[in-house]
Amino acid sequence: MEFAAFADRAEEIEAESADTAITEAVTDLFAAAGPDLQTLARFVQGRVFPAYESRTLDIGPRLCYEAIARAAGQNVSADDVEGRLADMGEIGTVAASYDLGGQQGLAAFGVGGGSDALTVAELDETLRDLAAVEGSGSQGTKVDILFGLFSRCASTEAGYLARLVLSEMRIGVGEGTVRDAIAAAFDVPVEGVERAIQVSNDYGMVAEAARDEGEAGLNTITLEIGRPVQAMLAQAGTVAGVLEDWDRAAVEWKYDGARVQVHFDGEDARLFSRNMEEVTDPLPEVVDTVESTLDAPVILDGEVVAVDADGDPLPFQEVLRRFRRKHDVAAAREDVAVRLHAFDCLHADGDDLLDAPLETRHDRLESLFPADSDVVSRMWLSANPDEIADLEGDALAAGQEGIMLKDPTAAYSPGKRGKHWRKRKPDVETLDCVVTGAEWGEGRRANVLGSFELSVRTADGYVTVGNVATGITDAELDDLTERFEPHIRREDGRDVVLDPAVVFEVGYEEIQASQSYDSGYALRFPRFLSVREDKTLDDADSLERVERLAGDG
Ligand SMILES: Nc1ncnc2c1ncn2[C@@H]1O[C@H](COP(=O)(O)OP(=O)(O)OP(=O)(O)O)[C@@H](O)[C@H]1O
Repeated sequence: MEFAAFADRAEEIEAESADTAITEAVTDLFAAAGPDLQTLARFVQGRVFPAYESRTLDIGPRLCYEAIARAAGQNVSADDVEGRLADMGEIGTVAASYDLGGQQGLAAFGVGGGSDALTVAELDETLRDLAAVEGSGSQGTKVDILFGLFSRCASTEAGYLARLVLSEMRIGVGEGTVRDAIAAAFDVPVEGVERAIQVSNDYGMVAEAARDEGEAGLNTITLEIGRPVQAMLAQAGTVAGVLEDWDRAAVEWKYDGARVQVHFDGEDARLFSRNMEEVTDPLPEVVDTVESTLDAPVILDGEVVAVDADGDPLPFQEVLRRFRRKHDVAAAREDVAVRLHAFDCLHADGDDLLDAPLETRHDRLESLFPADSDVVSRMWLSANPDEIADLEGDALAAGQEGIMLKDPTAAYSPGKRGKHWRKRKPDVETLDCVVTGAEWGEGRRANVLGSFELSVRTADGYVTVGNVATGITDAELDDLTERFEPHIRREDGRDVVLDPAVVFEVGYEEIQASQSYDSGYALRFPRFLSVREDKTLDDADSLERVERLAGDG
């Protein structure tokens, strides 16, 4: 296909506003693409290389302006191009506004000229050659190559060429459009296309497999070591919510770091960030850990955390700083060490595990590392909210962000922010409640108060909102018992009525309307955080605030 034909189609697509019409136009383009299918599937999205490749054209705007200026003729400078850009606002319109085609000097650069029309295939090849140019003088060579290309472009072509090289295609074709167009053009299920894209991140390859081998071809696209997979993502969630949905939850610490995908081919490890950028060089200690421990090929998912000299976690910005560090990695490594916490295993020694349940994948992960290794993130299975709250307390005490709650039976869904993974960060809102009652413990703990009634203020007293027993250590219970004993007004069996005297700060998952308490509301999964020594009863929270937090105020 000639690049001019592609440019015309791109212009038509850009003029469309209805999604269905855009998808139809892209479908037609793909159906008629012939040998250019792979390239067109990338060009429509403004890409020369697949999303997973770290290769780029490395053409800055200024370099592009220079090439346009040279193709536009002797009287035009890069500054003039930039000036027009300021007026017109978009580089494609600027490039299209000059008369670039058929300029002098083409022969000198050996890029054809005259009636020799630029094809999509030739453009793709030339841009790949351009990306490979490096070393001293590379910028000049790149301008020469670009100048050669612009010089062969008529107005519309020049516009889309400029947009392509600056990654500013923006003709309204998103990833979903390309997916739907591949499915429609080659009569394959959308889900199959989506899955193949999530696993490979290569739209061109997926389009070709769909056309040449149909659904069966899509199914053969699987993981490949060295080609990052889109990361599975999480929704915000609550313990109550997951225990309603699943028999048991897999609980893991939510590490406060940055996502990393480890690809190890049996000899060398490569690391990719959540955006699929390669971050192997900035993280040599992670590479060392993997290469020195593993012997078979694997793909792992995990989090990299920055730690201080004592091994305590540092804020995640420190990891990002390491990610960006291209030079002086050794010096950066001395300032901030990083540690890998692997929490999933997508491939091990020839076995693709994406469809295996999390529990199985985690077992496989554990089998890869020695039992005493701190690389594997621990996973607990629990259906007990108190136990889960304790795990969250441990995670927070260790300086991490909270916990992840995962469905232990679920497959790994690349690129999906589904219900199978939920993140629970500590409550943003806490309540300061007055303690108005308590309950004696049982058995060995019969002489110690074990649970406390929580109330909030009203105009003429207090109304209850819940009971808290979670998040309090045995030592704290002993102290609290001593503190409350002078305030006991009445006892009835294990139940104790207390004079209001102490304010507890409590966390909770949500506030629900409920007839169980006088306030008409109940805190779900309240957790003791602290005694607010600094607050008097008048400073405690009011029913009005509870109504507001519940969304009724
Ligand atoms: N044990 C763990 N399992 C999964 N993800 C974890 C774990 N520990 C830390 N994480 C991090 O938590 C993130 C999960 O939340 P989400 O999928 O919403 O990503 P996010 O958009 O980067 O959100 P956030 O800002 O909350 O990290 C993962 O991307 C990962 O970086």
